[in-house]
Amino acid sequence: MKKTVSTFKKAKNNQKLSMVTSYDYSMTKILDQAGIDGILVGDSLGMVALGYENTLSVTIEDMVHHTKAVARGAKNALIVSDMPFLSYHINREDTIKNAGRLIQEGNAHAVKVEGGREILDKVEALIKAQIPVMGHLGLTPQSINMFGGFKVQGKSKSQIEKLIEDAKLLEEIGVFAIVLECIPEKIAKLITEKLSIPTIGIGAGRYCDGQILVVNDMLGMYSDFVPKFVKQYKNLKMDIEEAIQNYIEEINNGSFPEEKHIFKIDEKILDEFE
Ligand SMILES: Nc1nc(=O)c2c([nH]1)NC[C@@H]1CN(c3ccc(C(=O)N[C@@H](CCC(=O)O)C(=O)O)cc3)CN21
Ligand SMILES: CC(C)C(=O)C(=O)O
Ligand SMILES: [Mg+2]
Repeated sequence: MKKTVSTFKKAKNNQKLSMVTSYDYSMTKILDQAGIDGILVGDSLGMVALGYENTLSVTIEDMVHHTKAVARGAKNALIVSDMPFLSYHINREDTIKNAGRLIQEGNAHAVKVEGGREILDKVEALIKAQIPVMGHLGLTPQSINMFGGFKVQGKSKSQIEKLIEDAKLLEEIGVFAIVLECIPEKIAKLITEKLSIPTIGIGAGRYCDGQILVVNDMLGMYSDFVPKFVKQYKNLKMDIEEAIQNYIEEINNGSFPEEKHIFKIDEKILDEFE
């Protein structure tokens, strides 16, 4: 069944929402056919697909390019595209233009932005332009230089107060869901109970309305770091290594390619060349 922003809103208190990230067409097709509710074209693609140290180098061009590829692979999943660093901070006009590209060229259904009160007027502008917005609070990786690293958020009284206030503000302005990243489980539970829109957790515990993981993390294909909240459902790194080593060996010992992998030519035509 086709998933929409309304499907997400209706899921609150009814069913859990499943999301993963994706950055390309082939992976997206697999995720979509497996029945995932939502796919995020995360700016984590900067780290996972492009090899940067953090997400700050990702551009709107990168996001449009990868969003197009992902959208071509999905029939049913809701496609959400991350707005990259500084693409929604300067003014409302640029914010709408940038998000508009993710929707119009990239074919995303919605965009995601990091932050609360600081960006509230930009979120409002997007929603007025009929672009559905997903919020993102807690460990917002685009703020890495303010946080001093990828650190768990929402541990102090003032941080918790700001989280709750931001979540409420985002809900009031009209976002359809909020990602809660790397905060204590009990704080995520508190926020989830205070909201009538769904929360999607990553490192935010068991009481969120849904979960999201970086697909390469859960499949064991990314090993620069493995955060505590990741569950590896497969170790594809090992499987891929093994497959590639077999391939190399078979090329070297002549057992690949075999008869069934080759194309034939009519012997009469061949005779003219011999
Ligand atoms: N591959 C990948 N997976 C992610 O989940 C992810 C990205 N990339 N890139 C963007 C952000 C960065 N994220 C991160 C990165 C590192 C930690 C991490 O190492 N956290 C420590 C906790 C540190 C503390 O105690 O404060 C951990 O042990 O999990 C967490 C989230 C989540 N996002
Ligand atoms: C980890 C998720 C929530 C994200 O923002 C990303 O993948 O960029
Ligand atoms: Mg992101």
